[in-house]
Amino acid sequence: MGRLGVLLLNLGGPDKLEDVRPFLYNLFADPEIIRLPSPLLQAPLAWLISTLRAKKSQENYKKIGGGSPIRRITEAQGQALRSQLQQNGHEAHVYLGMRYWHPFTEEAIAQIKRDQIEELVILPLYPQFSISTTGSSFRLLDRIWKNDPDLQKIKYTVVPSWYDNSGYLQAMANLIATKLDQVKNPSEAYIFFSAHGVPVSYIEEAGDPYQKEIENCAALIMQKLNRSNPYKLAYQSRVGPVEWLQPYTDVAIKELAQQGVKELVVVPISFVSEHIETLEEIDMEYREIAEHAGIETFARVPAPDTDPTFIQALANVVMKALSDRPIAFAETIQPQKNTKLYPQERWEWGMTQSAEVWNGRLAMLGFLILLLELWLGRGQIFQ
Ligand SMILES: C=CC1=C(C)c2cc3[nH]c(cc4nc(cc5[nH]c(cc1n2)c(C)c5CCC(=O)O)C(CCC(=O)O)=C4C)c(C)c3C=C
Ligand SMILES: [Fe+2]
Ligand SMILES: [Fe+2]
Repeated sequence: MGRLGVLLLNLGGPDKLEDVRPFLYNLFADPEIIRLPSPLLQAPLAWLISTLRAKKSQENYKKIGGGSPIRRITEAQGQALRSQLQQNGHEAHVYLGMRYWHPFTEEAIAQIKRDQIEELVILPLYPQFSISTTGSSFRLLDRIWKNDPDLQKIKYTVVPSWYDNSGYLQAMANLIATKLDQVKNPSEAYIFFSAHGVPVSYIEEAGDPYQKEIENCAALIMQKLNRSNPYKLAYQSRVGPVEWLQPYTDVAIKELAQQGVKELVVVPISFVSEHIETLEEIDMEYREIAEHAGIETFARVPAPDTDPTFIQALANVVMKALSDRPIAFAETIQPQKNTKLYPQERWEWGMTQSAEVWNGRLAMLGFLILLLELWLGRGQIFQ
């Protein structure tokens, strides 16, 4: 085997408050997050949304210490993975490639070239595949690869998703069991999986397997847990005015409270590290909603971070990828052609000229509404 590298992919997050707006700009400039009828609209809209959202987002990052812990935790995961692979007989360099903030994917690729890596496993730190996360990073890498003959010499493989890996499921089950045993009625508490949401159009129009993978993942974790507690799956972190996957986490919490549920053990399921959506959204926003609704126990299961069972699972995923047939970027799921990842998903997506014209007009109208929002300073949209 030649010089081995493992490239860990993640979303990234602002290290400090000044980073929030440019980080949000990078995120909303990605057509895998919002795709408009004309690519020319992408940059101005990204500027507008990031400007509108920055203040609220900064307030949230302030509440968790002034920045995201995602870089620090992902670096620790990388180091732990490197030692685990070493213990399993594999000398590997581990790199971090973030999609929207430092260390950017491009920085990781430059280092991989300097280190003259010959064999590379590309492992997204998202257990389930979504075109908005893993898909977006793969498309970026595909573009970089196509333009670089040196990279084309590297024997690489990607891991599209690994939510069904037995070690990962065991790590999640262990973390849940530990939390469950700390509540008043461990056998009755409701296990509440909160997954990151995506717009419904990703699933219905673009063919994103995310919802299926999340549903399977929650069921498999429950099997591993092997307890008879009831469980529920809901979706958090909705952004903007379009319809996202339901049930929404806040609504589901209130419904369970109305049914008389008193104890919730909350499991963040689409993330493997603590970040703003666990530390602020779940621990602060949803906890407050739950308490107001009459839930007495709101016990949050920690993200796996550097949990040893989890790190061993990542090492197993890497080793399996090395022995399996290599998978190229082009073989992974890509949004179907002509899919517009923005509101009005019932529209006739760009299939006819008139639909294109109307899509353009609707986008312009949306743009004007956003400008009005900015001008009025009400900031109701994209909060
Ligand atoms: C607007 C669309 C968004 C989609 C679709 C989306 C999908 C998605 N995101 C994650 C994981 C993370 N998201 C993070 C931050 C973040 N994501 C969005 C928007 C979408 N995400 C925004 C606007 C932000 C910034 C934070 C905010 O202002 O709310 C992060 C980083 C968090 C941090 O600590 O900095 C992660 C990780 C998943 C798994 C996912 C779909 C499956
Ligand atoms: Fe996100
Ligand atoms: Fe989010």
